[in-house]
Amino acid sequence: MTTPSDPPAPLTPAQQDAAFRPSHTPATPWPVLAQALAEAGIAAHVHGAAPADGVTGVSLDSRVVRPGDLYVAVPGARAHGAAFAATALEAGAVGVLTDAAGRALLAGQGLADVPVLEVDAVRTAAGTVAARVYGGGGDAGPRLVGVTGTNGKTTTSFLSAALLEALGRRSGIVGTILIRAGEREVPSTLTTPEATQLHALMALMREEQVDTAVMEVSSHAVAYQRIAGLRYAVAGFTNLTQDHLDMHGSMQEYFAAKAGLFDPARTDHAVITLDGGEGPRWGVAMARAAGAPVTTLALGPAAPTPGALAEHDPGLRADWEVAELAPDGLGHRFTLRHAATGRELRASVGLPGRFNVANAALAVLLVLHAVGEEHLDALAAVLDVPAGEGPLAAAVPGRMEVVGREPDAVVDFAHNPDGMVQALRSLADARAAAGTRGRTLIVFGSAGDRDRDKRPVMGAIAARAADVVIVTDDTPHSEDPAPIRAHILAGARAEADRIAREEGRTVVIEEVADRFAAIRRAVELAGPQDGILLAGRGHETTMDYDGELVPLDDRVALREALAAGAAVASASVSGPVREGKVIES
Ligand SMILES: CC(=O)N[C@H]1[C@@H](OP(=O)(O)OP(=O)(O)OC[C@H]2O[C@@H](n3ccc(=O)[nH]c3=O)[C@H](O)[C@@H]2O)O[C@H](CO)[C@@H](O)[C@@H]1O[C@H](C)C(=O)N[C@@H](C)C(=O)N[C@H](CCC(=O)O)C(=O)O
Ligand SMILES: Nc1ncnc2c1ncn2[C@@H]1O[C@H](COP(=O)(O)OP(=O)(O)OP(=O)(O)O)[C@@H](O)[C@H]1O
Repeated sequence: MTTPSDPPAPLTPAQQDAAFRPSHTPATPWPVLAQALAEAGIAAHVHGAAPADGVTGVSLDSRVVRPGDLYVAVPGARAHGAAFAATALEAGAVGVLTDAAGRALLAGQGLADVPVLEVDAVRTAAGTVAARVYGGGGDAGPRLVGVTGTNGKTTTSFLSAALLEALGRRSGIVGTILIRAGEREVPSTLTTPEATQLHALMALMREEQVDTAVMEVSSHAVAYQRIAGLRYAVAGFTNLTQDHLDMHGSMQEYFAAKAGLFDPARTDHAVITLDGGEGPRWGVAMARAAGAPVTTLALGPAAPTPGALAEHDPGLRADWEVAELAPDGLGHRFTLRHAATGRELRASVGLPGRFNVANAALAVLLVLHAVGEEHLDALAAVLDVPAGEGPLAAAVPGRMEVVGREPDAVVDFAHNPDGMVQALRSLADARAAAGTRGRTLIVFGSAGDRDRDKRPVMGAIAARAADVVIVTDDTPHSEDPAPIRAHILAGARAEADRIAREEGRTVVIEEVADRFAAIRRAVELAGPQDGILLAGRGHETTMDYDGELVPLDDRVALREALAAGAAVASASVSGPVREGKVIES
């Protein structure tokens, strides 16, 4: 596959795990770990002699173990972690936390004498033990803000962290794009790391004197107990739409996993967006399901379907609502009104798309609850700024990131049906507001080894909203990419046929397997009045072809294709020159 200039090589899992750890962890005596489990109500059987020097770290993968670690051997979908215990012990692990099946596996490898803490639910116990080893849990800090929902977690987290900084708080971020502890940054592989790593990170954040950390909490993180042993001062919900059904089976189960974050045992306060996503159904249900005290947010004119909340439940009054909305630069100006007091917060968000008003409004309320309502005036002051200024002007890498004009060229992380609808709509809205009329071209694929049902749905959405649909590879992981493209194309073609029949509009559909070639093809087809949306990969810099990592950063590739396209156009066109403007990052 052809590629543009190579991005830096990703960190190995061991390098990344090491980057999460604090510089110093005092040794925790073995009996203290058993005691911590008992205090958390987790029954543990202690086997073997206690390791003499105690435990100085915890890891859930044999490949990242460091000397002095407790190795946590969990039963996995593909293997039991205990099968890798010998490697972990060779790397310096001093004991193993596992279940009965894991202990039997250890015995089968001649490792029956190894110090073992045996529990029933290993992932839950891992959080408790890691909290104790890294000196965390309870009020140890930093203050935690959680964000969950299908779409908008990263954006809401970045905006929340920017707001915290504007209020003079030293912030941290844990999420899909990066992990940041004060000034220290590490690229992420998972949206929410494992419990063992999260507790190490909390210790690192304490070392870095982070006051408040904002953490994206994926449904996987709740289901796999990655957040065990953490406590959130406040947690927010963006929306729920189709995704990850491969893992959760049904929307109801997906909802239940997300709802787990709002358990009062985990979270002190919940902020729930009622009318995000495809309508109020899941937001209203989440506000009812949350056990923690709830503040509700109604998006009003910023909702994907304004008015749907009132239709859904005419008697429902949200605590806060977006009361006014107006275009402001590429983004929007909005007013957030508190129903009980009439207090208003005026704000301007720089990111295009009404859904980014939803993300910004949620970020404001999360930060308000994190810092305390006594800071409302200070918050109001940092929010009320001219367009393009202030904390909510912050760009988020690969989220509606504008990389070129004439043609408008936008890279977005949309990789599920609702994300695509929102991204296409906001591109159209922003272009309409700017008075630009032209065609919409979309380039996208779908990741392998992930929810398959969404593929034809995304194909149909693209055909409905775009004039030119170029289906290409996303990261295929272990799947053959050709059938993935075929699945998307089936949805796109069926919808294009319907559109031709019923509306007389022609949608051009092309298949270009190589993503870089597909990007160049879109640039070749686009005129200066057109808009290109390159969806699905956002900030990602590599594609995984069955274990082979191929470098490709959509933002770099699109900029390079635009620059090359402009050069070709200048050389070959007489008369008005087609001159694409590339926006540097
Ligand atoms: C589907 C999923 O989430 N799987 C998670 C699950 O894997 P698994 O049950 O298949 O584990 P396994 O391969 O059977 O291995 C069992 C155990 O042996 C260990 N092992 C394995 C091999 C070895 O050599 N040594 C070793 O120690 C593994 O670390 C694991 O602890 O348990 C592993 C250990 O906890 C996770 O790393 C793994 O996440 C994988 C990497 C993953 O890609 N997860 C994605 C889907 C994910 O979590 N995504 C969400 C966000 C998605 C979104 O919102 O878009 C996220 O939070 O990132
Ligand atoms: N509030 C929202 N409602 C609907 N779509 C959104 C919203 N916010 C962002 N999106 C769309 O979803 C994409 C991903 O946004 P973002 O990274 O903020 O979400 P996320 O929840 O972190 O996603 P992921 O869990 O997949 O990393 C964006 O590029 C945009 O297309």
